Amino acid sequence: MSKEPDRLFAQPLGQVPDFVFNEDVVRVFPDMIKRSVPGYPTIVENLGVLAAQFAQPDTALYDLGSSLGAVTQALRRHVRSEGCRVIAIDNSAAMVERCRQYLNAQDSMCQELLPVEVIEGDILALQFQPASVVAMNFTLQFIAPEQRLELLTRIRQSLLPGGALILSEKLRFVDDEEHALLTDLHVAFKRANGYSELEIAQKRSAIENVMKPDSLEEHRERLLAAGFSKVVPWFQCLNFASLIALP
Ligand SMILES: Nc1ncnc2c1ncn2[C@@H]1O[C@H](C[S@+](CC[C@H]([NH3+])C(=O)[O-])CC(=O)[O-])[C@@H](O)[C@H]1O
Ligand SMILES: O=C(O)C(=O)Cc1ccccc1
Repeated sequence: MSKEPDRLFAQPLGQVPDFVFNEDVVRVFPDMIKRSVPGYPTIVENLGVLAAQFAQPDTALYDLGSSLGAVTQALRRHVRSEGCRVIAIDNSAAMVERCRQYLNAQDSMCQELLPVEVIEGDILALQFQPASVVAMNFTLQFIAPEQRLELLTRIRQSLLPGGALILSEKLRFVDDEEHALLTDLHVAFKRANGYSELEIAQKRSAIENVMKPDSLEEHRERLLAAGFSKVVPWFQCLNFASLIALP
């Protein structure tokens, strides 16, 4: 894994451009996500543990918005069901290229890993195959809000009985005081991880037009509207949470 520290927003940028998953972000992404998302390493590793409980033989496991393949690697460390294959998809060419390199490195270090297909493409255009596990780790928040229900409905239709969607997201909160408190605490988390006030402010401007968090209530209602029968939060750290949605 690249050890390059995230300094993308350290210098004053004047007009801050919208955040894009380009080569510059790819270079620092492991550092950026670990220092920006409280609980990220715990979520990724345990996503593998959870997935192993839902994975069924001879089915697909999806990693939607795979970035550098951290979730795919966790699935390959934990899932032991026969005949499973992982399908990782991301629409950033830079992410996909580096993801393939990391997965090749994982292949050369461990034998008998689940086969993986890494697709450069849009999740919204994906033809889903019958799946036992669908992981969306911090990806739905980048999908246009008006497209989210249709996407979740298609995921629900691809899920086999006994399978699960595992959905991790940054949350907003309906209660203003709760929202302000957890947002302030997230800023404190970033500061404690070495980000300056300028870096925090410029990153906030960069993501505000491209990343639109929902509340837990919105997630629950939309998942039920998409046909899921049960929504169970299994992790929350500050304003970041992960849910299990059952078909
Ligand atoms: N329509 C789309 N189609 C495909 N990919 C998309 C789309 N929109 C955004 N992406 C991709 O979704 C990923 C979101 S990052 C996921 C982290 C990863 N899951 C991790 O556990 O390390 C989350 C974050 O950076 O906060 C990026 O790689 C985008 O290119
Ligand atoms: O940095 C933030 O404030 C976030 O909400 C998380 C994040 C992490 C990586 C890329 C974009 C957003």
